[in-house]
Amino acid sequence: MCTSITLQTADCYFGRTLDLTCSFGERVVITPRNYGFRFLRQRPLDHHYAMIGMASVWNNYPLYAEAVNEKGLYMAGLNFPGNACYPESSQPGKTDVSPPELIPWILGRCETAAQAKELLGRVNPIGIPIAEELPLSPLHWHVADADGSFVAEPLEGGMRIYDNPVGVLTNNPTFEFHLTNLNRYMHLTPHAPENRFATQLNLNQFGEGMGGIGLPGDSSSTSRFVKAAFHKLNSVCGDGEQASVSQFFHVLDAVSMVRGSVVTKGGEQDITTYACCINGRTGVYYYKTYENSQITAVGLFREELDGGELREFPLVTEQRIRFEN
Ligand SMILES: C[C@H](CCC(=O)NCCS(=O)(=O)O)[C@H]1CC[C@H]2[C@@H]3[C@H](O)C[C@@H]4C[C@H](O)CC[C@]4(C)[C@H]3C[C@H](O)[C@]12C
Repeated sequence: MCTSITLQTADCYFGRTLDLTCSFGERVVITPRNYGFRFLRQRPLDHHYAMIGMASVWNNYPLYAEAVNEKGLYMAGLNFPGNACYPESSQPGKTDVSPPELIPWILGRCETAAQAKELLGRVNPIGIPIAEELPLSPLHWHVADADGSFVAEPLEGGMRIYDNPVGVLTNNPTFEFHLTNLNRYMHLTPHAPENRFATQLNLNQFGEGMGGIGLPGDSSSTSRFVKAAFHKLNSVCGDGEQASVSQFFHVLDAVSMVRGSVVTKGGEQDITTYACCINGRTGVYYYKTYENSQITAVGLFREELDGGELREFPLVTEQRIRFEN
């Protein structure tokens, strides 16, 4: 399971939790402007916007789970099993891009979410893996910049694009379901609830937080969507970068998975392997891992971006505890 959110404070922040039973060889990867991207069906992209994100590197190719480019455009792939539909053949008037190529293909050439929306609307997410040993993952995508976000879902019948007024994406079912489902929770409030149960009864709040009773607490995709939306949309944040980054991780912590609380059919433990927060303006990628709750950061603009070689930062996974005596 995964949850992707945006959060606007003085700057705009993007990020996600990545929930999985194991690592996918992820590390923070910076792709500089002159790294040559190759695509199955499209012309090479030798010069493009630089990007930073979490990826596994296969044959010197960055397979991004999510990334932000130097213009502050964000894109994340989230599991969408059973719904993601990747046609095996070309579609008239559409551009064939294999799903693992989509993040570089979009972030390499688009400056804004509006441009990305236009391009993604014309993509045929062709169901051909970029290599035999890399089976396709069923995904849908959350794309955002400082002006807003949208969701791209590869459904039967083609790529569907939805504006995302909530700024949250999780997993199944479709985005339209999650939006409709929010109507069920419109009575929730961060404030003290009033007695609307029965006027004949003298009902009173006996503790803080009771306006939110009914907010789902489980780790299912539909529940995480509601919980992340409630926390994000009612979020109050102090001034400055540190306050924003802390607040962002607090929202993600509310939908993080604790080892043992979700066991897959195969008997494996699903956990939040990492959570990240990216400042779209400064290109700083902050992350925590399941084992290491201290925030680690990598800055896009701290690297030479006119080169052609990937820059990889293996994750810092060791817990760092600061003793005070
Ligand atoms: C498993 C990840 C999504 C996590 C998620 O959404 N879990 C939800 C589970 S559930 O629905 O609620 O059950 C996805 C997100 C991005 C994916 C990766 C990226 O697509 C990049 C490559 C693509 C290759 O085809 C496969 C490896 C891979 C490196 C992918 C591995 C894996 O499928 C990732 C890491």
